[in-house]
Amino acid sequence: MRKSAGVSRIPIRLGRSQYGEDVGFDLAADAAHIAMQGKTRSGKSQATYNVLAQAAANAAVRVVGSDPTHVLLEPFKHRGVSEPYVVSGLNAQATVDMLGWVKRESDRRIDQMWPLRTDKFSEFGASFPLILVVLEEFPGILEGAADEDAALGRKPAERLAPRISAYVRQIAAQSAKAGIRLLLLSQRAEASIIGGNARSNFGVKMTLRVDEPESVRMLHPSASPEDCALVETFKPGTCLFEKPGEGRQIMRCDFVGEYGRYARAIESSDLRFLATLQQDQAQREFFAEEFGVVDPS
Ligand SMILES: Nc1ncnc2c1ncn2[C@@H]1O[C@H](COP(=O)(O)OP(=O)(O)OP(=O)(O)O)[C@@H](O)[C@H]1O
Repeated sequence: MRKSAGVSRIPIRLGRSQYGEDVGFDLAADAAHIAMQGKTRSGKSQATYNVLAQAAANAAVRVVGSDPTHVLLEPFKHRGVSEPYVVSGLNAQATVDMLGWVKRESDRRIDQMWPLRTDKFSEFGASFPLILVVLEEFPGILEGAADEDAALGRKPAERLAPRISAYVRQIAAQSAKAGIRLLLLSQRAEASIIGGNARSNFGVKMTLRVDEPESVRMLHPSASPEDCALVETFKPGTCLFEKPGEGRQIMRCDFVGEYGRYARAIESSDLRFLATLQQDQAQREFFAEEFGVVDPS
């Protein structure tokens, strides 16, 4: 496996703490999956646009995922370098295919760890990108798949909802060291969505306003009753935030503006991608192989 001289830091700025300090995390260095919860109008879209616009602008990050809303990931389908593993709308089979590809890529990378005498990948570039797997409204993805399984009378072995859950559990447990990160979004975290073991693999945790103390404790097990009561009163954009090695804090997410701005940011970040493609033959081959749109010669 070829590895480009890549970046080992992919900082994502989220906003400011209640003490005015910059708050964010590092997609590469923190090596953590990300869970974000928040009910409607809590500011979850703004927070997500912010994360994805920064990720998209970095040629060392490849964004894939499943988006039943047709909104969040739509710009990734319409960029110059279109991403085939972005699933738009409720499409259980396409979601299984996307997660299956992520799992195979993870396995392929893990197989390379011993030959390279490494226990994790921490440097990324266009020819060896960090893969960010976005699961928008993950409970809705699972429910949609379960409804389809029931409507089509699928036998247990053929059901897609359990396969989606299993892939997400496996990727959560195994793939961070392979340079793969999950960004799991939901209105509220529930035990039925991600079980306890898988949940412990999510190191970056963001809770915007939710009304149920159980949901707060689901992501922040040590939250006090006072913390939970406070979360219920959060204004849009205010968030309980945790990341590896740092305690819980209250922060205010950056406001990035209306959807059109976000969509244009993703589209124009293609210029960065295309510029990188000009620079490196290995990158050209990677994109030719993956997307079939660039002449590898
Ligand atoms: N960080 C922020 N700072 C200030 N205001 C914010 C912030 N985030 C969101 N808002 C305000 O809250 C409104 C709702 O935000 P947003 O659309 O992100 O919420 P949401 O949780 O995704 O809601 P929905 O599920 O309805 O889309 C925004 O239009 C804006 O007015």
